[in-house]
Amino acid sequence: MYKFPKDFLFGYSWSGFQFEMGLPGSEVPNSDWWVWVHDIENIATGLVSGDLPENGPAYWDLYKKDHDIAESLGMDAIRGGIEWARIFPKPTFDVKARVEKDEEGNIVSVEVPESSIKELEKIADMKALEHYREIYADWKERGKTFILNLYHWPLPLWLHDPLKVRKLGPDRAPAGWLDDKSVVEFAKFAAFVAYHLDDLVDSWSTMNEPNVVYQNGYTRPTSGFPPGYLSFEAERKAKMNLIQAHARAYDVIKEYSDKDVGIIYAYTWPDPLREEVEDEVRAIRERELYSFVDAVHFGKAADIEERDDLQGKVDWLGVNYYSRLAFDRVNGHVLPVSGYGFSGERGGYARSGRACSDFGWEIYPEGLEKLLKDLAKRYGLPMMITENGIADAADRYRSHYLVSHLRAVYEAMKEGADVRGYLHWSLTDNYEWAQGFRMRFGLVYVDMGTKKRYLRPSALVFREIATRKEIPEELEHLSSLDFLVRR
Ligand SMILES: OC[C@@H]1[C@@H](O)[C@H](O)[C@@H](O)c2[nH]c(CCc3ccccc3)c[n+]21
Repeated sequence: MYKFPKDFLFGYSWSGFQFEMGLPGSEVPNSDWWVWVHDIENIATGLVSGDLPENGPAYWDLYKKDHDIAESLGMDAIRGGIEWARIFPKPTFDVKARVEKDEEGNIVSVEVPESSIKELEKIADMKALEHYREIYADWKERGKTFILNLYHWPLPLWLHDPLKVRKLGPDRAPAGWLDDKSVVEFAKFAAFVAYHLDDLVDSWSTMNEPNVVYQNGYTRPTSGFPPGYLSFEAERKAKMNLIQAHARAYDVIKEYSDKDVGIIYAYTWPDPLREEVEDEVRAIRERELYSFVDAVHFGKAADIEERDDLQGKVDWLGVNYYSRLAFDRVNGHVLPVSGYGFSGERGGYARSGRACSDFGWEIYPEGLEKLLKDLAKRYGLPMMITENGIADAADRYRSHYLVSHLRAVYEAMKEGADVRGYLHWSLTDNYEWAQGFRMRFGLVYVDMGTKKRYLRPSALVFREIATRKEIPEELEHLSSLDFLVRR
């Protein structure tokens, strides 16, 4: 059997936009993602699914039910969210903060004193804040661990209007992360939430997967992410502002909290298909995948010159892992090869012969073990698996996916990786961004019409492992890759 430490946390992650809405009164219409997925042009062109988040699993109202299910499955930790557009439906630009810039215009310091928090209270939706307190408290009162992540993709419309950016360009529209002001406004939001909710939070995270926000938003226009505005310069600008936003949020949270502050990042395993490209893939991993966290941990990165105002801003690392990125030499250049990793056959197989999810993501647990060992060596930080899961409506592979990836975590920990817990993505089916309800990631199936929850069989496998904090012998066979290859 594979035994985890007795204080190893098992649980799940959720985000506001994807889980909260579903019953009347829970809608948040003033965000960039809301207008984006309701835009008739985006729906007509198939850029987004046409499903709507207001028909989602209704966690805003049914959170007690989900917490009951989570507890029954042996879960002891949740990573949750809070929607910026709910808390501040109106602009916060006029509220004072002490901002310091260096000679290049970099935002090297932001202070949000209590007087500013009091100013923010006058324009905040304090009822929404109170409701978040009820949600978090319901989980904490069960003696559980709660990790609060501040930003998981939607921005308030007053800060980012994606349809205007796409139509008029970022100079003539609220441009979100392309606008330096976003760094300061995010710091105000972070300070406000830390001031009001720190008593319910065990660990903080500033943001989820900033790399997906700037990559899908600015250099992958077919991803269905806002603003769908193709510009490598914009991508760079957004990346730099997200790096600064993380560092300034880290600073202001520390003003109001003595808890750990981390970041949750979209990892993958850049995997050389042949030995001949191994060295180049390692260089790509360091230059591309690791550069954001390098910047806010070491204070410098392959593509970012040294800045001591960015150094030492990560107490723990949230690792989101789903699949690999296979690389080989194509026309002389070492590039990701399609047909593997995130570009396999939906509901079919990758070119490796390995089974894929409904989303077409190759099931590749080996990548998680290699990634965790590499991150442990590079940063030596405490880590949490903050997302790992599979779009699998029929629950064909989820048990194998779960056990094979937990086995990968176990093997990495044996080699010294400091992993504190495993948070599955996710407990229930939810709104999968541009894919809507087509992709079902839940251990628990949700009928979005009735909002009724139903356990998928893999939930019972999860319960066996979480309650015993081990992969028991009678379930070990599920970690074998033999079940995951084309026959
Ligand atoms: O796609 C499943 C989940 C999302 O529902 C989460 O909100 C998001 O944090 C998240 N990230 C990833 C991996 C990176 C990725 C993001 C978007 C699309 C495809 C892959 C997978 N997921």
